[in-house]
Amino acid sequence: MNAGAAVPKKSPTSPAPSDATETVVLGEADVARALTRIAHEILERNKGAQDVVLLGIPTRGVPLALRLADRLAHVEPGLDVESLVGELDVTMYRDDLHKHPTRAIGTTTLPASGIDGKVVVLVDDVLYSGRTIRAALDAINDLGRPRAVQLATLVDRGHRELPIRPDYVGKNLPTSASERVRVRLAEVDSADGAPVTDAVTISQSASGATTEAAR
Ligand SMILES: O=P(O)(O)OC[C@H]1O[C@H](OP(=O)(O)OP(=O)(O)O)[C@H](O)[C@@H]1O
Ligand SMILES: O=c1cc[nH]c(=O)[nH]1
Repeated sequence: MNAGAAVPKKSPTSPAPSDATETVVLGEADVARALTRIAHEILERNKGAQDVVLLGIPTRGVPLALRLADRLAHVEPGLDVESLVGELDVTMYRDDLHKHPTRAIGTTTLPASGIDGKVVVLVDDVLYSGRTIRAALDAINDLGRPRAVQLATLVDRGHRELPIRPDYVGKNLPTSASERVRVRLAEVDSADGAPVTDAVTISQSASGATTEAAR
């Protein structure tokens, strides 16, 4: 799939957006293809997954990390998904805690082998200002000393405020600051038992406020 400029399109596998102003930029099949490609890129870059640990950043980075781990294990059948994947809560490391003091603290779970000497691949759904990843790097610093840290994101929407760039990108999605990118994943977004298919949508944020201001 093309990781270049965004071409908004209707996907035959995507759900009808709940908001009429939302444009679907990736449907279920697009998300699956992007993750498969990223899994292969991780294997190529690291010459296998022997020392790789995937750390998903809540909320949606966690199921994405699990899906990537499944794909890595599919390509390298000896791999144990459990020992490949973990979850990294960055809440206490955020630089906007004073603005959002009520953020719930999440869970950090590392694979039994830990992260010392490993190649840690941080996994998130959207990369925007880069502040979440900055917080993740601080969190990792308190947990161990990986050999390297890499970053995988399903969507890079630009507008970086820090010198952070992803190593693996599902889709580069040029946006304006007044737009909102939403990622819906079956694992976390199914409401009241009603299944939701994966989708990435873009819409104008309410009142045209920048996403950062709207948070
Ligand atoms: O690059 P940044 O400007 O930090 O933005 C990207 C982050 O914003 C979203 O998370 P959010 O804080 O909305 O939490 P959520 O994933 O639990 O919805 C998204 O999932 C990324 O983690
Ligand atoms: O548009 C945005 C910006 C940050 N995080 C998101 O999930 N969407």
